[in-house]
Amino acid sequence: MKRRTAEPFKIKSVETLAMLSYEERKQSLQQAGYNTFLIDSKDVYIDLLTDSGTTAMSDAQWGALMTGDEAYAGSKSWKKLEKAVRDVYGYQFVLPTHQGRGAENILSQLKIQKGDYVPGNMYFTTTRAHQEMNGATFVDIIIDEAHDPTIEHPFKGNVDLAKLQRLIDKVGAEKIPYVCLAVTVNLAGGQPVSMENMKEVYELCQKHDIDVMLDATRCVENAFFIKEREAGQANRSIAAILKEMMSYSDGCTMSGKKDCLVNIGGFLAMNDEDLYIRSRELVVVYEGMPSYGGMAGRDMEAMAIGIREAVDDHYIAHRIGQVRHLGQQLIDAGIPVVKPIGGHAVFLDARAFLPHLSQEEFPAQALAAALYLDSGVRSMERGIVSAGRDITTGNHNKPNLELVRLTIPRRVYTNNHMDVVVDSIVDLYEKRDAICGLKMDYEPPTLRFFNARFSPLSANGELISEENRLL
Ligand SMILES: Cc1ncc(COP(=O)(O)O)c(C=O)c1O
Ligand SMILES: N[C@@H](Cc1ccc(O)cc1)C(=O)O
Repeated sequence: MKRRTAEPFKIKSVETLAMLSYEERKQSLQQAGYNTFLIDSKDVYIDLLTDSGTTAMSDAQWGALMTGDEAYAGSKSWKKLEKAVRDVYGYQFVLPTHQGRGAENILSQLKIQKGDYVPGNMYFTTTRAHQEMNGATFVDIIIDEAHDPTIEHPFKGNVDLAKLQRLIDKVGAEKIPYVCLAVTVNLAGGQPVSMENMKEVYELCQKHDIDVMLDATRCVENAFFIKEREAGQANRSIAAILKEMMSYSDGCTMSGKKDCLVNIGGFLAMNDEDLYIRSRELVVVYEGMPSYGGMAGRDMEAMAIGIREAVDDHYIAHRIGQVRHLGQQLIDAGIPVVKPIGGHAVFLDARAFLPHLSQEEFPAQALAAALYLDSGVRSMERGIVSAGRDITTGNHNKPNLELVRLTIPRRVYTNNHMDVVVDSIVDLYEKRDAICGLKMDYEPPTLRFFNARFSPLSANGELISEENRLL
């Protein structure tokens, strides 16, 4: 018999969950314009919208809040955070930011010139927005397998080195200020990059004098996959793997709201002193003093501890194990999901789930809305709506991946919650033909998915026909 494992923590404080009726959920969904971003959290039962800032902090982190040094300049709490980043990630220079996109803003402004190209292993919404706002064109250099949800590949986040080389040959290395390498790759399904690939990308870039800047947001999850899947890594600690990973880069942007186990915060780190000095000049414009950068002293205390807690081998094994607990049950029930199951989320393949809808009928948006209606589980569209429009033609970008993301907050839900999610999705799958598409009634010009509004395309305005009402 395979011995079972449990959460490597016990629960000290609880939060009551909202359990609305079908009619109440229907009303809430209508008010939100069928966009799960616009649903009030008081109306959500299990919130799988994001793993960002939704972490449960440990007792050590809560305790440290009281010790936060709120000095405007030279905070002791900042020194602790700076030391944690240096110790765990290995970069020399660190600047705090209010969250990841604060770091992306500064990096993009300093490194990008109009007409540049920024290659990356698949785009991320905020990262690409900053690159484009500074005049760069994003170029996708991820391996082709990443765009196919059915292909099993251990490191689906890897860079295709031939694609990178082709770009260098075509536009010239001087037009490429840096490669943006995400570990793991959020929009590919939380897929990791191998150590070997990271090293090869770094060597190729060094040859051409191009920097490698990591999007390190979920780097600890990436380290776990390397330990599990890459030859020669099984007996190393997560901390050692992580440090080696970061050594194949010149710096990183970090959204601390994920793998630093906190509710807010981020940083920009690098080894180049000149870039550090110029970044510090911009931090004071956009974020605050270089000794707090948009964070309270107490937040920096919590993050300094979270950075160290995240590299605990038991913590990360449970974290990935819980995502798999959800994913494997869906696979066993024949539900189409992105394979293999990634680090922070399970992604439903909405094209395969709702094959009767065209991509212009926003299948992933409709499926996320239907899931909320069925059970109060909140997920997120990651398809044509998230991909936005092409900046030159103005047409919808049409990604191959039309997905619904079930994102698991860290240390928040038990596996029983995951089982409830499975039941709802399995029920929905049986009634999938009854789910109709959506039309977009309001479209914001940038990052449209956050605030866009929709309505059902059915004649009677129902998302799921009443005779198929689920609960
Ligand atoms: C991969 C990735 N990069 C960057 C960011 C930006 O971070 P933040 O939300 O902290 O601004 C996020 C989340 O938004 C992310 O998932
Ligand atoms: N980074 C967070 C929050 C976020 C969500 C969607 C975005 O497109 C941008 C940011 C996440 O991936 O969940």
